[in-house]
Amino acid sequence: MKQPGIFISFEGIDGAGKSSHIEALATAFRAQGRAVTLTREPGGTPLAEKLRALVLNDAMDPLTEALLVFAARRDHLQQVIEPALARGEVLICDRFTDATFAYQGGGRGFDWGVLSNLELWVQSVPALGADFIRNPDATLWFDLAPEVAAERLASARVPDRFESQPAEFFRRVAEGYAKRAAQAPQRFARIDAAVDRDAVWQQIATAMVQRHWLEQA
Ligand SMILES: Nc1ncnc2c1ncn2[C@@H]1O[C@H](COP(=O)(O)OP(=O)(O)OP(=O)(O)O)[C@@H](O)[C@H]1O
Ligand SMILES: Cc1cn([C@H]2C[C@H](O)[C@@H](COP(=O)(O)O)O2)c(=O)[nH]c1=O
Repeated sequence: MKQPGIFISFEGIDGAGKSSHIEALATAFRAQGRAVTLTREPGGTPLAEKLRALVLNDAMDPLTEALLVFAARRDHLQQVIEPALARGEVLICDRFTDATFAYQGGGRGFDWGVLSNLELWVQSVPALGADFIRNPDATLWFDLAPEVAAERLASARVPDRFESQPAEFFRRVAEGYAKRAAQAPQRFARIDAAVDRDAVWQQIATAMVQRHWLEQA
């Protein structure tokens, strides 16, 4: 019998260490016989990847930025996310709507209520019920002090439009994540990202085992 799909998102400020663990989580699910789709936001479809390039590189006002990430999300949901979940796969997404609340809402100071309305418009799936709004089943929130994340990134790569923001911006982004986590405590698993990679992985594995999605930590 087909298993239900599972939607897992990874979140956190730039440089918190998400990317280092996404592939490992996919490998753990595949080892237990699950088909896995790995994807990211903004992006994940040809159209959404074009919008990603604009959002990461071109100057724009916060409303334009919010509309572009939600436009990319709509295409991503329709082309990739809903079909993968309907096939019963594990869908692992590097960022989703919590990033919009954290970066555009927290970081840029854009109106939280407008973002909430866009979330309802863009993520509704009428085929699954009149009130059904797609969101992850679990969100692994990598929580790390902005100064530590900046130190890690400094030696890693050339910064994009977000990564080059000052620590104060990332403090607001982190507050945005904390606010979203407080609004959906069952969905969020807070990962202490300040510890070494093995200890971070143990926290991820524990969160998956607690939800009965993986058999062992
Ligand atoms: N637990 C850790 N301890 C020390 N350094 C780490 C740890 N995890 C990742 N790093 C390093 O920190 C840097 C940023 O990690 P990574 O690219 O995984 O972060 P990220 O959250 O995916 O960032 P972004 O969202 O900007 O893509 C990399 O150089 C990585 O090797
Ligand atoms: C989904 C989403 C992302 N962002 C920002 C956050 C990051 O700085 C970049 C994506 O880069 P990454 O290396 O792939 O993490 O985009 C955003 O501002 N709003 C969003 O909704």
